[in-house]
Formats: sequence, C-alpha cells, structure tokens
Amino acid sequence: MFDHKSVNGDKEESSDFSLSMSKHHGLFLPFLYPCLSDRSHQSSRSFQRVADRLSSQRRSLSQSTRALRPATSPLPSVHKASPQILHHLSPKPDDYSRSIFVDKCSITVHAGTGGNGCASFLRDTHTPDGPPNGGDGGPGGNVWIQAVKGQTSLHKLARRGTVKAGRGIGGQGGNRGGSRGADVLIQVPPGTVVREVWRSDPAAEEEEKERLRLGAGETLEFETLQETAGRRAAEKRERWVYYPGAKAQEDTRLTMPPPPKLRRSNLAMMAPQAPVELDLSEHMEKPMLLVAGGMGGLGNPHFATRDTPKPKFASKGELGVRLTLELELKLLADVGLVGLPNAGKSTLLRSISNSRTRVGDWAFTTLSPSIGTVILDNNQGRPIVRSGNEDGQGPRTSFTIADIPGLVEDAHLDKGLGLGFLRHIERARILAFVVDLSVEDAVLALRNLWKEVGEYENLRNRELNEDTEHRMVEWKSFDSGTTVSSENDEGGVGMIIHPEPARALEPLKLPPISSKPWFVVATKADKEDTKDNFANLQAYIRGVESGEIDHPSGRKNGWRSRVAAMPVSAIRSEGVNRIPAWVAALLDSS
Ligand SMILES: Nc1nc2c(ncn2[C@@H]2O[C@H](COP(=O)(O)OP(=O)(O)OP(=O)(O)O)[C@@H](O)[C@H]2O)c(=O)[nH]1
Ligand SMILES: [Mg+2]
Repeated sequence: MFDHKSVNGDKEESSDFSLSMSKHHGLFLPFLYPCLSDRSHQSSRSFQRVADRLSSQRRSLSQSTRALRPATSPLPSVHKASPQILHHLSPKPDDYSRSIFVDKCSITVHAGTGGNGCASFLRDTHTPDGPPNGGDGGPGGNVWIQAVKGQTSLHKLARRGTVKAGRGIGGQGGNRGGSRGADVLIQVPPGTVVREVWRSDPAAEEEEKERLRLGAGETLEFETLQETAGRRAAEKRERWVYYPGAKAQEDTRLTMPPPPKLRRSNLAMMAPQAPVELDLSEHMEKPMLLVAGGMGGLGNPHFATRDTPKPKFASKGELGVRLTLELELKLLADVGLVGLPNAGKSTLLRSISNSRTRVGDWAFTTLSPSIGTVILDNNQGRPIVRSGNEDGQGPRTSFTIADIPGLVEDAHLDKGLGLGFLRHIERARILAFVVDLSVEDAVLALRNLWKEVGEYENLRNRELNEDTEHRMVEWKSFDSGTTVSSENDEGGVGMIIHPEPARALEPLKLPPISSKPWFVVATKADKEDTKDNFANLQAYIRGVESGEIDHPSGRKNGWRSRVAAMPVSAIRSEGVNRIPAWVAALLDSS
C-alpha cells in the first residue's frame, strides 16, 4: 500500500492509497479496542502486515520477555512493576541521555589571512649580493558550508562561536611561495537559514574609503599634515614586512612605494554576494563556498624598480573577510509531538525512535526539544516501509521526530515554558497531537491544543506586521548604500562608518501552522475506561475530515484531508508501529 507508485504515480493507485487512508477509522482499532473495530475493511490487511513486521522487529530488538496478550482479553490497569511494561519505555529517573538542542545561534566566521611575502636576496659563494628572490605568501584558508543529512541541531556551532580558517604560510627565499591556509567546513542540518548580520571586508572597505577620499575631496582637505604622516606610518607598519637585515631606523626612512591595492582571489567570485542569505533546505552533496581567504603578500621581487633594484621589503598578507552570521533552523524535524505536560510524548518518542529522552510522571519532564530518528529499515538494507520520491533522492530510510515540551493553557502569553516552545511547533513538517485518554475529554484536549497554537500564530502575525511597519519608518531615516551617514547638527559632512554596523534581521517567514498535515495519537489506551473517550475522539476526527465539523484551529482552509486518531499504549509499545507507516505516507504526499 505504501509503495512508490501508490504515492507518486498513476491515478488509480493513488486513489487506492487515499481510500485506504480514509478507512483508517477501522484500521487502528483492533489492536486495543477490538469491539470498536470495523472488520469489513479488506484494504487494512497490507497496512496491518507492515505494522506487524515493524512490531516483531522492534520486539526482538528490545529483547522483551513480554508475552503477547490475546487481542480480545480485557486490558488491566498499568502498575509500575508490571513485567509487561518495557523497561526502556518506563525508565528509572536517571536513565536518559542528555540532549542538547539549539535551533538558533550566531557565529563569527573568519576567512584565513594571507601569508606574508618574503624579502630575501640570492646569496651563494659566487653571488655575495644577488638579486631579490623572496616568494609570495600563500592565500588564507576558505570557509565552506554544507547542509548534511543526519544533523539535527546547531549546538556544536553555537558552542564554537567563532570559526576561523587557517592562515596562509609566508613566502620563503629562493622564490618559494607559501602554501594555502587550511580550509574549514561548517556543517549544518538541512533546513538551516543563514543570514549575514555584520561583515568586515578589508578590500571592499579600502575601495570605499579610496572612492570617498578621491571623489569628495573634502576629507583630504581636512587631513592635516600630521594626520597624513600618521596615516603613512600606519601603512608602513600594517602593509609591509622588512628584510631582516634592514635596521629599524632605516625602515622608517625607507622611501616606500604606495602599498599594493588589496586584491581578491578568483575563488571569491564563487562566494555568495553580500549580504549573505542562504536557505539550505536540502542535503548538499558538495559544500558551498561561504567566504574566500585573503590573498597572500607579494615577495620583494615585485617591488624592484630601476631606482630601487633591491627592495628590502615585501607586502604583508591581506586580512580575511570576517562575517557574523545568524543561523536558524527553519525545519526542526519531520514530525513535531504537541501535547499537554505529562501526556506521554517522551514515552511515545522512545517507543518508536532511537531517542532516550527523559520520561517522568510529572509535568515538564522535558524542558527543551529533543529529536529522535525513526529508521524505516529492517536492518538488512531493505526499507520496511517503502517511501520517498523515486525521481528525487531515492527511497526514504528514516525521518525525525521532535519531542516538544508540554504546552499549557495560555502558553501563547509566555506561560509554562512559553513562546520559545510554540516557535518549535511551526518548524515541524507534520504535527502529531498527543492526547492522554485517561485524563480528560480527548476532544477538548485536542481543541485546546489547537487553540493555543492558533493564538500563538495570530500573535506572531501581529508582531510581524508591526515589525515591518517599524522597519519601514526606520529605513526612511537612513541613506541607502554601504555607508551609513548621519547629518550632524550643522547639517555638515556625513559620518562614514567602516565596517557597516550590524543589520537587524527580520523574523523568518514560515507557512501557517493550520496548513500543516496533522494527526492525533491517543496515548495511555491501556488504562481502564478510555474506550468511550477514544470513540468520541474518533467521531470528532471523522467529522473534521468530512468537513461537517470546523477545523480545530477555526481556520477555513486548515488541513483536513487524511486526518486520523490512533489509539496507542506507548509504554507497552502497542499500536505505535502504525505511526511510522502513516508518517511516511504523509511525508510522501505533502
Ligand atoms: N499507562 C500508560 N502510561 C504512560 C503511557 N505513556 C506514558 N505514560 C506515563 O506517563 C508519564 C508521563 O510520560 P512522559 O513521556 O514523560 O510525558 P511527556 O508528555 O513527555 O511529559 P512532559 O515532558 O512533562 O511534557 C510517565 O509516567 C509515563 O510512564 C502509556 O501509554 N500508558
Ligand atoms: Mg517529555
């Protein structure tokens, strides 16, 4: 049923797919609630087969000694010590792995500085005072960026803070050029948006200064003789290296040519134009150049003239470009688990993925999102759930699930763990609403969750509009261009700031939450007296799907095709194997 053709291919098969999807009302029940099942659906068989295979595979992996209960037997209430509860799903308080998750960070990137040129002269037995033969310095290292599958968080980069490429090696005597500095590669998860906040580009800044100095003329007039002397002395220090034999005093008296213009390497043409704005939504086979290293300095033969045939100086390597970038995950995971505190989200995540997130019988056990990966493979190189685009990147072998900390009422007013966590919800491709069947009316719980999500979305849109208006006003007060000029009191000369001050970035634009595919996971179905609650929930979902009942977000064009409610007992790992197959099919069709 979930093969490639049925998802991507011809009409007939896809209609079979949607038919079988729409018959889910009978599909998910026999496992936990046999009396509610509708046995007439023949199309559920293959689905059941896939789920059973996943189930047997997982059972053998967890080495559970649990005996399967006959499907028709009544389900007893759960006790902590019950041998039927899988120990990794009801772990001891300290049995969890810490997950460090960062979805937004800012880093400073330094392209490598070029190596210095060399000032040396040929010396051998027959040539005591030979011609200049200093080699050029090597260029500085480049910084590359690549989105790679399998990465889920930016925490490593956030901790690193600054990424520096290697410095070019200086030239040597005998016309030997220095080697290139070491490149660095920044790896980010697919779905990362990279935006430039600040840039210092010595070559561009010098060009700009030169243009203003020559073009406007005023600046030169204002420069006193003392200032000019100061500038030249600074240039001597910053732009030149001297032959070791040249005496310190001689340095200052040397008549130096004007320093060579700062150059850009050919590679720099490949780097994205300033300001950098990249949306790395897909896995990249090859890295992409972010910023090229500075050019190496020139050796002393470059400065030999008729008047100075043996220059005792060479130029220094050029400083590399420095950037401050803001990295933000636009896509957190394929599925986001949304539910009240203590609903059982972490247990569910542990039962279907490799995650070892913390589980506890109290609210707010999970304090920051953690991501689990669900492998759709039978560990023998064959996908157990066939999914993925044939013409795209081949079959899908896994997907990711984010355990988002519990939502409470008025979370959109920053209550509970607040807005930060609502922000994560809009970064999941599919939403899985987790409701606890044993606590309260599941329909009410679902509607409250949607209400919070909807309120947050309204709030965010309002903020976004206000922000845009604010920006428009601010924009008018500045001159456009690379320099920022502000009129002084007398309405005189503009002030030129190099490098440009940091930019304020707009919030990312993301698709509306109500348009995301969603489904409901009704957990703790093993507890007593949950049957009616589930039946109500299922009737509600059926109504939403058929359009008789409004979308729970209250939006007219909210996503309502193929909505489902699945009863599961995460703690016993019962009913959960339907989730991977369902998600894979949703991912394929969205
Ligand atoms: N009987 C039963 N208990 C469950 C089930 N799933 C989870 N629990 C229990 O419910 C409690 C809360 O589970 P968690 O997975 O920590 O809940 P959570 O939604 O992650 O909670 P927060 O992290 O606080 O938002 C734990 O004591 C679990 O053992 C289930 O399917 N059946
Ligand atoms: Mg949790």
